[in-house]
Amino acid sequence: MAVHGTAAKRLRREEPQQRHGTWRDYISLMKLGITTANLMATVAGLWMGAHGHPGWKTVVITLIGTAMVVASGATLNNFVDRDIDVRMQRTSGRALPTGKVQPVSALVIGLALGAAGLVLLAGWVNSTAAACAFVGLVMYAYVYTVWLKRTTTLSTVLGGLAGAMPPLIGYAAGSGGRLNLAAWVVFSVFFLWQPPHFLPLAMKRVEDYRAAGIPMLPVVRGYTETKWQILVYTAAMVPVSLLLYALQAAGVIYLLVALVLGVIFLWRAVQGLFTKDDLGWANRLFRFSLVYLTAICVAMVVNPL
Ligand code: HEM
Ligand SMILES: CC(C)=CCC/C(C)=C/CC/C(C)=C/COP(=O)(O)OP(=O)(O)O
Repeated sequence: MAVHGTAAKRLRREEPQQRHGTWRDYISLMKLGITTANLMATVAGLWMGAHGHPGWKTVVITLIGTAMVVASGATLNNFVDRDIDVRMQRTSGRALPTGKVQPVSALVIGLALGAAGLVLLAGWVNSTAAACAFVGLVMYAYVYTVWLKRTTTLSTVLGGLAGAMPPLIGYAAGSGGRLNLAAWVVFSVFFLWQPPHFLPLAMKRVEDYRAAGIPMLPVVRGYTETKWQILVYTAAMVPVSLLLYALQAAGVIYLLVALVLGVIFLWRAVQGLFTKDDLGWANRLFRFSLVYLTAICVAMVVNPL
C-alpha cells in the first residue's frame, strides 16, 4: 500500500538514515579509546613478563596482534549491541545505530580482525599469548556482550575477566609463555580495577540502561549497593596491587605509585558513601579510574624487577 504525505515523511524520519559511512565511521567501531588503553595494559604486562627487557620484535608484533583482537571484540560488540545502542543516548549516535555502517560489514570486519590478530600472536609470539587473546575475545564478544550484559548484574564483574586479558597477553609474550604467580597478580589488579572503573559510569547512565532493559547494577540494586560494591572492589584491588612488590616483581617506585594512588582511590570510594552529589562523585571517580590505570601501567614499565 503506497504511503503518502505526512505518514511517509514520518516513516522516513524513523528509519536510520541510509548514509554511507566514511572510513572514520568504520574506525569508530573499534572503540579506539578503550583499545588504546588496553594496549597500554598490554605493554605493562610485556615489561613485567620480560623483567624490563622485552625484545622489540616481540613488542611490535604483540601490540599489533593484541590491537587487532581487541578491535575485533569492540567491533563485534558494536554489531551485537546495535539493537540496544539505538535506545541509549550515550551510544545512539554510533555508526551502526545511525545506519552509517551496515551490520554485515561490521560482522565481517570484526571476524577478520580477530582471525588475523590470533594468527599473528600464535605464529610470531607464542601459543600462550594467543590463547589469552582468544579467551579474552570470546569472553568479551560472546559471554559478556551476547549473554551476560542482557541478563545479569554480574556482567560487569565477569566482563572484567575479558578486560584483564590484555595485560596477561603481554606478560605471556614477554615471558616466553610462562604465567607465574606475578602474572596472575597483574591479571587480578586489572580484574579488580574494572568495577570501580565502570560502575560509576553505570550510575551516571542508569536511565539509559533502564531504557534499554540492561540490568546493570545501579538499575537493579540502586546507587547505595553500587557504591558499596565499588568500595569493596577498590579495597581488594589496593592490597593485591602491592603484592607485586612483595613478590619482588616490581620495585619501590611501583610500590609508591600503587600505594599513594591506591589510597587516594580508596578514599574517593569511601567519600561516595557520604556524598549528596552522587553523579558528580561518580563522574570524578570514573575519570580518576583512568588516571590510576595509566599510572599503574607506567609504574609497571618503569620499575619491573
Ligand atoms: C567490565 C569491563 C569494562 C566496562 C563495562 C567498560 C565500560 C566502559 C564504557 C561504557 C565507557 C564509555 C565509552 C563511551 O561512552 O563510548 C568506557 C570508557 C573507557 N574505558 Fe572502559 N570498560 C571496561 C573495561 C575497560 C578496560 C579493561 C580498559 C583499559 C584497560 C578500559 C578503558 C577505558 C577508557 C580509556 C575509556 C575512556 C575512553 C573512551 O571513552 O573511549 N575500560 N568504559
Ligand atoms: C583480548 C580482548 C578482546 C580483551 C577485551 C578487552 C576489552 C575491550 C575490555 C573491555 C570490556 C568491556 C566490558 C567493555 C565495555 O563494553 P560495553 O558494551 O559495556 O560498552 P558500550 O556500552 O560503550 O558499548
